[in-house]
Parts: sequence; structure tokens; C-alpha cells
Amino acid sequence: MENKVISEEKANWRRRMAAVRDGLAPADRQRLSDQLCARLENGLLSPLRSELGRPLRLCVYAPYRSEASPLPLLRGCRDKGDLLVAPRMKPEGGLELREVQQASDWAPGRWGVPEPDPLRSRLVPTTIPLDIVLVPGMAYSLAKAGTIARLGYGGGYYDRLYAQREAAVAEGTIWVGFAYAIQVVAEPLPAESHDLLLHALATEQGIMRIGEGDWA
Ligand SMILES: Nc1nc2c(c(=O)[nH]1)N(C=O)[C@@H](CNc1ccc(C(=O)N[C@@H](CCC(=O)O)C(=O)O)cc1)CN2
Ligand SMILES: Nc1ncnc2c1ncn2[C@@H]1O[C@H](COP(=O)(O)OP(=O)(O)OP(=O)(O)O)[C@@H](O)[C@H]1O
Repeated sequence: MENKVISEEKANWRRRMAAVRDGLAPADRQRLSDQLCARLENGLLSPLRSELGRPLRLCVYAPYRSEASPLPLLRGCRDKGDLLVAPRMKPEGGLELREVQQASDWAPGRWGVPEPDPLRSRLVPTTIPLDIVLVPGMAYSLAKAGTIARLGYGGGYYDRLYAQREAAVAEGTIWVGFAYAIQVVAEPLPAESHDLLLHALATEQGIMRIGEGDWA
């Protein structure tokens, strides 16, 4: 039962990496998230706006537990005219995407995960063309050459969103792991064929894009 072994390995990694991330003091999380957002804006978002000659469409999230926070980005993105959407867990399973405009648009959903409040946010089609998806996670690995692997909470939500979008639209969406540098591990992570492979990884130390070698 290879899948059972992989599931157990994933569970062990999740426990270990939750402890690592929870070990960051709240003030450090804030400081590192601010640095990470500045890196992403300067290293990826701003160059991409220039390259495309228009505002961006981004899928963001609000931090759950001790996750790195993309929230410091949002005001600047809004001011530049970007469209911001975020995932919400549908009661029947799977994710939907909703437009977020301000702090009050978020409300705690299932398990207390902050999500767009369905009463205050506009539903957008899951297949809406997106330039960037910021992907939260527990751990990321560059160990397998040319790939960026990710381990999430185990719901398979982003894996399925990825599969759904890949099937629906052939587009140049950049899927970006968004995390503290301590979440990047040297070992390969246990992998299954449904796991999404990221195109880039952003930490407070820099941005790495597949096929572009070094950290920028
Ligand atoms: N900030 C944020 N938003 C997100 C995600 C995320 O990882 N981070 N998701 C990314 O997928 C989706 C939500 N997925 C989640 C999946 C599991 C748990 C969770 O807390 N699970 C419990 C176990 C639940 C159970 O089965 O009893 C746990 O880990 O303790 C939270 C979010 C969509 N929104
Ligand atoms: N494309 C898919 N179609 C159907 N089921 C899927 C798909 N991708 C993942 N799953 C299912 O989701 C479950 C959890 O997968 P996995 O352990 O890889 O989650 P994860 O990537 O850590 O979680 P998340 O994306 O929610 O943070 C698995 O049982 C898997 O079979």
C-alpha cells in the first residue's frame, strides 16, 4: 500500500513543519511577511505589470494559523488596479473564488480559516484568467531538480483547483509558493501524482522561478 505509506510520511512532515512555523514569534511573522511582500512586489508583481502593460489578476489568501501573510500586499495592489480574488471552501467541497477589496471582506470559515465573506464578496468563475496564484503551504522543496514541490494541509484543495484550472484554461498563470524561508526543506517531500508543481517560490530571502536559476 504505497499510498498509505506516502500519506503517513506527509502527516509526519505536516506535524514537524507546523512546529517549525508555529515557533516563529508573532512579531517575527509580521516582519518576515512584510519583507516577503516587498520581495514579491518588487521581484515579480511590478515587473509583470510592466511586461504585460496592465494591472494583474491575483489569487491571494489571508493567513491561517502561523502562515506567512500576503495581506501587506493588498492595498498597493488595489491602488495599482489589480483584481484580487481569494479561495473559499464550498460547503459541498472544492473551492470557489471571490473578489476581495478590503479587510472587512474576510470572515472566518470552516476550521476558522479566513475566507472571503460570501455576503460581502462577488463570486468569480473558477476559470477566470489569473496571472498569479499565491499558494500557502506547510513545506516546500527544491530537492528534485527543476521542480518546486509543496505540502499543504491535506485537503487537496489547491491540487484540485490547479487540476481544474489546467483543464479549463491553457494560460500563463504563475503558481507561486508563498512562505517563510524556514519552510523550504533540503529533502525531497513525499509526492503523489496529483500534487501541484509550483512555477515559483517567494520567501523573505527572494523569489525563485523555475528555469531561471538563481534567487532574485
Ligand atoms: N490561508 C489559507 N487559506 C486556505 C488554505 C490554506 O492552506 N491556507 N487552503 C489550502 O488548501 C484551503 C483550505 N484548506 C484547509 C484544509 C485543512 C485545514 C485544517 O485545519 N485541517 C485540520 C484537520 C481537519 C480535519 O480533517 O479534521 C487540521 O489540519 O488540523 C485548513 C484549511 C483554502 N484556503
Ligand atoms: N486533482 C485531484 N482530484 C481529486 N482528488 C484530489 C486531487 N488532488 C488531490 N486530491 C485528493 O486530496 C487529498 C489530499 O491531497 P494532499 O495530501 O496532496 O493535500 P495537500 O496538497 O497537502 O492539501 P491542500 O492543497 O488542501 O493544502 C488526497 O486524498 C487526494 O487524493
